[in-house]
Amino acid sequence: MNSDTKLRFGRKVISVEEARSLLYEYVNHTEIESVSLASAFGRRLAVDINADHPVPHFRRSGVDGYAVCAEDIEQASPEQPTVLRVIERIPSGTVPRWNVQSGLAARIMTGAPVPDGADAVVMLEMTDSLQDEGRNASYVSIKKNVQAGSNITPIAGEVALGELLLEDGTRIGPGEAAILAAFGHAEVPVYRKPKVAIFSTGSELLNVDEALQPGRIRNSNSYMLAAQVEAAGGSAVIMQALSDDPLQVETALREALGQVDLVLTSGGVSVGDYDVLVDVFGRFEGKLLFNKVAMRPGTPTSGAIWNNRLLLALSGNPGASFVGFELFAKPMIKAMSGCKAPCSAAISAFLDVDYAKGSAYPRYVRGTTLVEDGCLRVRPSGIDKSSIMVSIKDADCLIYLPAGGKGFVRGESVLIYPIQ
Ligand SMILES: Nc1nc2c(c(=O)[nH]1)N[C@H]1C(S)=C(S)[C@@H](COP(=O)(O)OP(=O)(O)OC[C@H]3O[C@@H](n4cnc5c(N)ncnc54)[C@H](O)[C@@H]3O)O[C@H]1N2
Ligand code: MOO
Ligand SMILES: [Mg+2]
Repeated sequence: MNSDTKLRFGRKVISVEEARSLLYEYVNHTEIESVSLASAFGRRLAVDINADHPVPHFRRSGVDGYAVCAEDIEQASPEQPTVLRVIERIPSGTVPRWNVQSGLAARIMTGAPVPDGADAVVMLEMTDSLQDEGRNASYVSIKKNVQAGSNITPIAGEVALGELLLEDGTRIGPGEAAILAAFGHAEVPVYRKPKVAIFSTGSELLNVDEALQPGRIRNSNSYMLAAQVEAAGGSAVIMQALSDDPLQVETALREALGQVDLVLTSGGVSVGDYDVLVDVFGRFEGKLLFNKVAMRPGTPTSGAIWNNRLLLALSGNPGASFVGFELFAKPMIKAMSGCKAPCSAAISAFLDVDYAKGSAYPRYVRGTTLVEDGCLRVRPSGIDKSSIMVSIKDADCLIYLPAGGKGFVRGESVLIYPIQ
């Protein structure tokens, strides 16, 4: 066998897990940059965030009402209300001027600091306010007793001083954004978005804005993959699609590899005469990590290192490109951007249809989940062929079907990997 034939036909098959660990050896997280909080959504934190003050940092009233000494109103009822003298009014954002002693109360607003001496706040609805014009004094008549501590959040009731709030690698969503804002992080250290160059290969490919021509198709994989890159937290660079000329492909890949964190290619990895990546791997001075994975679709998916940069060559069939990205590129991009657990965990679901085809390799079927009677069910998203592009939009998971000869029946429990 010459080396060209060997690369096409003499491939050694490895498992998805083995392929992943070969790639991961070369995955490093990107460097840290500082961005404004408003532009940090979806990014990953590059530091731990600890509380540098307790929350709340003052005893906070949970309602609009009156701050009182609970002991004073132990006997209060609608029939026999307790009358207290009102000494001040405390809006949110101010600090009380007086202590509340026995016989006294302070009108207080939601979120305002409870004055010293008071140990409960009575809701406004349980009170009547009274005015003594002669003495120019305000009173409140309280119609209900409340326990000490009622409607007061104590200092550190929500967050203790020094508490670990967010860990390095956490994705910044709404809750994280609220914490960062509350603790004064106007600028946030995050990992730089990994830059991912996307090349489609194949002389049949037309640009999106070109008219259809006989025998040719528009390049849809580059845009699908770019959307997947962005969803995984990377920054996609769509490159001009490449023809089936090995020299052109090699030159373009070499240039891109020097400028990005990961290069993805789609197409040209199978056994066809014009499967150009195979030719490139046959002559390049990089390191081919694998060129056959025990999976369907995407069996000819290949991984390589070139100038210390990662190159993932996905099958050209749209379904195989999509699945290959989810299994290999997505966790790499997540890990590069700081994620500590980049592979999504499997969950179980019931097959909603028979799946008659067995397979020599595990299948990762594009799936659509549905909930029936409170149970998670899953079915293939349309025709399960890797050449089918149009149903990818309906896939919200990959259904894992282990290798075996007999297929699967409706109602069987299977594992699925959600696509987030
Ligand atoms: N004799 C064999 N033939 C094939 C085998 C095999 O084992 N023996 N495997 C089949 C499987 S499975 C797959 S998957 C494909 C893999 O093909 P390649 O990775 O070499 O990809 P291409 O040949 O370039 O293209 C395949 C298919 O996908 C279309 N394509 C390619 N790029 C794009 C794009 N950017 N956007 C949209 N569609 C694209 C291309 O036109 C072809 O139709 O090989 C099988 N054959
Ligand atoms: O192995 Mo192909 O990549 O089934 O679609
Ligand atoms: Mg091919």
